[in-house]
Amino acid sequence: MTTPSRPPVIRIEGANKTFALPKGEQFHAVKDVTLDVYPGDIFGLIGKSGAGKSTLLRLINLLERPDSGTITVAGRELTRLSKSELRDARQNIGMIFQQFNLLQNATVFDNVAFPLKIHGTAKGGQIAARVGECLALVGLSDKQHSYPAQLSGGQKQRVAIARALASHPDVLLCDEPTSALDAETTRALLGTLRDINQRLGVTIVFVSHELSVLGAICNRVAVVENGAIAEQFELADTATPRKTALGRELAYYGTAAFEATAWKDASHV
Ligand SMILES: Nc1ncnc2c1ncn2[C@@H]1O[C@H](COP(=O)(O)OP(=O)(O)OP(=O)(O)O)[C@@H](O)[C@H]1O
Repeated sequence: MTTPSRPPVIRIEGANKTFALPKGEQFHAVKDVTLDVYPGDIFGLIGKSGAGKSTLLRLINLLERPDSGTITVAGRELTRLSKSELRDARQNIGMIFQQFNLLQNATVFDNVAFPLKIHGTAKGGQIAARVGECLALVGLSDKQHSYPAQLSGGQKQRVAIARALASHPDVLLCDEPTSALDAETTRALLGTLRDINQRLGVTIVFVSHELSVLGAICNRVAVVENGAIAEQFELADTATPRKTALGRELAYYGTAAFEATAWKDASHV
């Protein structure tokens, strides 16, 4: 739940991002965005295609560096850090993507171990133990010797989640992680993410254009329009009038009627 009396775990302040287009023109993709995400939130970013959701998400771990403004995660202002300090700070921010982005020629075990080996602080035994924990968390303990090509889409995304969690991050960024999955697999994956949020306290920022996906998992949502935040609200606050069409459409998912049925048959890991 959002706890505004506590400091935010993610603070975006006055962020702008412009892309250079081929003919020398500029495209202003993120416009003066200020946003706080609190510890334990599952925070949704929703908006039409091209609204700027992914760019805004990628600002949080500086995959895209803002032209102006600051990004602070867990008290560290990322926009001030040196390259090596940023590499270190990114250990605290996991990320998963629509297309899974797994190493195809590596086993499930090696995919999950990869960030730990790259960072170089953990020893072989520690790495094996952590990979085992993370695969257990996502229900894939029996797949550690498989290769990505031998897995279903849902299983590949679970490997990506395990890899993202390997370094004990406080924050998990999710960029349309269910868009390539069918409805049943989506539901199970959302159950896993919800479980990770509740059991480990990992704060999640989730980009999607699907109302049903964000409605099922988020406690707080921001609507992105033309690179700016058009409104943000607690999903369960259905009393305060919404300003945007997407905000109004999301209202059903905050109702007790939806909450009563949403997770009834979900097969969580
Ligand atoms: N590297 C880039 N160079 C130029 N323009 C870009 C670049 N990345 C994104 N854009 C533009 O910025 C805008 C926002 O893109 P972004 O991917 O953030 O939108 P989105 O809301 O996530 O859309 P979608 O739901 O379709 O993924 C789009 O118009 C896109 O074309």
